[in-house]
Amino acid sequence: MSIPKALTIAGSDSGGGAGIQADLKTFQELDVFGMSAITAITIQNTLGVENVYPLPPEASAEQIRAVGSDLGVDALKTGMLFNAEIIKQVAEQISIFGWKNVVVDPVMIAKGGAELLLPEAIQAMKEHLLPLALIVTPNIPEAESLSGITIRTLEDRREAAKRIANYGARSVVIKGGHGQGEQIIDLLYDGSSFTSLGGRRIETKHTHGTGCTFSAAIAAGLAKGQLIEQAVEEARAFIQAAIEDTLELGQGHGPTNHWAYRRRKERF
Ligand SMILES: Nc1ncnc2c1ncn2[C@@H]1O[C@H](COP(=O)(O)OP(=O)(O)OP(=O)(O)O)[C@@H](O)[C@H]1O
Ligand SMILES: Cc1ncc(CO)c(N)n1
Repeated sequence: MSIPKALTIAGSDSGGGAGIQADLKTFQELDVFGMSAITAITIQNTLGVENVYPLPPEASAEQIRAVGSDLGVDALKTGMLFNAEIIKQVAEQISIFGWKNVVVDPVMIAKGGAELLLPEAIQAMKEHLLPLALIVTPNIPEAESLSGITIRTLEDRREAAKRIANYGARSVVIKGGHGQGEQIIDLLYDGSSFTSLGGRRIETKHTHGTGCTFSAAIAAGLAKGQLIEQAVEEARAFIQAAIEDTLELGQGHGPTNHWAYRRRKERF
């Protein structure tokens, strides 16, 4: 039996709720062997990001090369990449290996306002990384920044998704966590049609790392051979359970519950 393998290229969150740590927990819970390339170390807990130490860009490239040349990668996701040089090195490695199951989570700003991507690196993301993406998963502010349009209505979201796809991403999900209303809509655009994936908006402050967990779950699905829509649907179910079965950890915005999805499935 061959074991599905997924790689996360992202920043470390010492608090364990987002970044590399959230990604590896998600891979594990979805029965995928997880590997990592760390781009930066954040000093972080549920109260926020205290400091960021980016690693030299070559460190990202070397980690990717080490795992790619030995273990192999069925799918990967990118998260916090911090600067343009890291983006370029990561994109170069993805191109060299010719990986196609690429999920780009264009992480820009943490919930408390800390910069996880320097503003001058947004152009590098559009130019070098989006063309390699099978799917890109911006939240609403990230979609505004990538598309250049202000998003108020569902129609604006559709227009933003089309513009982001124009950079070369095969499909786009604009996540609805930052929207309004009782229902959350994650809008999937596959290059020709739109699918709205919904769920009940849960009233909670414990949503640290939701975006990381969601994109990692998509990568896990792709690693197991799922099609894009199926992987996005399962990722939504995973994050919905992880937010609903809250852990109430920390004094600020706590992490989500990575055990919840498997535990629910085992119960039924
Ligand atoms: N309160 C909520 N209730 C239900 N689902 C939610 C809630 N908040 C976020 N989600 C879901 O979590 C996923 C991530 O969405 P969100 O827009 O919060 O991403 P993000 O802003 O990138 O997250 P992060 O906090 O990691 O930066 C989406 O699938 C979204 O629908
Ligand atoms: C390392 C890291 N990546 C991503 C996010 C966004 O949730 C975060 N807070 N920290």
